[in-house]
Amino acid sequence: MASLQVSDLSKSYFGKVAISNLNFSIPKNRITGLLGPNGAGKTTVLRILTGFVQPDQGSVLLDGVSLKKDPQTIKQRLGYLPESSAIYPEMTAGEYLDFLGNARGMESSFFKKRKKEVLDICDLKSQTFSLTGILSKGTRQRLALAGALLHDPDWVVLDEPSSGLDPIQISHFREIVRNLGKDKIVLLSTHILSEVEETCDHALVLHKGNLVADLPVSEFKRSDSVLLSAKTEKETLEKIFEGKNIRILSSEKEGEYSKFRLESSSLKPEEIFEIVRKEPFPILEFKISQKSLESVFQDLVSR
Ligand SMILES: Nc1ncnc2c1ncn2[C@@H]1O[C@H](COP(=O)(O)OP(=O)(O)OP(=O)(O)O)[C@@H](O)[C@H]1O
Repeated sequence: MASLQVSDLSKSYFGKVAISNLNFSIPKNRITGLLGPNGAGKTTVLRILTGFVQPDQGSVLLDGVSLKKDPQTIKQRLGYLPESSAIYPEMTAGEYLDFLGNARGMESSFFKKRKKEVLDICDLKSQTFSLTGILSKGTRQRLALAGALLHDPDWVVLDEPSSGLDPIQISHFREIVRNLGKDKIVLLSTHILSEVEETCDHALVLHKGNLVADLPVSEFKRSDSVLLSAKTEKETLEKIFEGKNIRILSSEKEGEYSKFRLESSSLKPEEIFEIVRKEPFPILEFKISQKSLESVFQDLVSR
């Protein structure tokens, strides 16, 4: 199975560390998110992986082929979608792909086959003859992706692919990326946690140039809390919850009622509900409240 192996990768700019001793591997058939706040080192990693920047130290191997020793082979196998792509507005979508195919010196029958395939993969068939200048931002982004896939790369690097797209365009684009992940190595860089949660299978989390987490997205600590609004006091609830592993994270008086935020590492929300509903006090509201994305990220970087 194709895989990308990164070992001891470091890079400093003018003595300032951008990334430090990164070690990770990315197997095929998996969409990996490279997640981190601004300045975490994501762009530096992408620039190194795509051969635009030389690392100070470390190696990148694609199926055992070294980027340093054989950059040309690796670049031929790479499809890169930068954060913003130059697409000439006076060309049609089809002409744009013709232009790229020519510029890359692609063999004619292979190009024709691939052009059809990428228009299909990126859901652009109906736009082939549309001028790119009149296309929506989401469609232009799919065209840029089609261009990045034209030479049939087996690994694909996407830099902040949803930036500037509206929610419908984002969900359309994500569907295409998820399909790509079925048979390619996909690395998607973003500072948006929900993007990783919704698109990726695995996350590499960067913080200040260090890899602070390398884990399946399903392991993001997203334990949900529960909001309870009831006509009772905090002290009463504390007594009810004694020995039951339910924490009262906050309580706030609202007229006759109080709003409590509850959390349990062992009980499900419905089990907490079973406990409180047996009590005599009236309950106005009981609902699950997802942990904020920011606090999930903080959990990851503070591990
Ligand atoms: N060409 C450069 N010259 C000097 N410093 C740089 C250069 N490129 C990046 N840096 C520094 O390296 C660190 C990592 O930057 P990098 O752009 O890789 O992070 P990032 O996670 O991609 O951030 P962003 O999301 O803001 O692009 C930052 O402190 C940045 O200021």
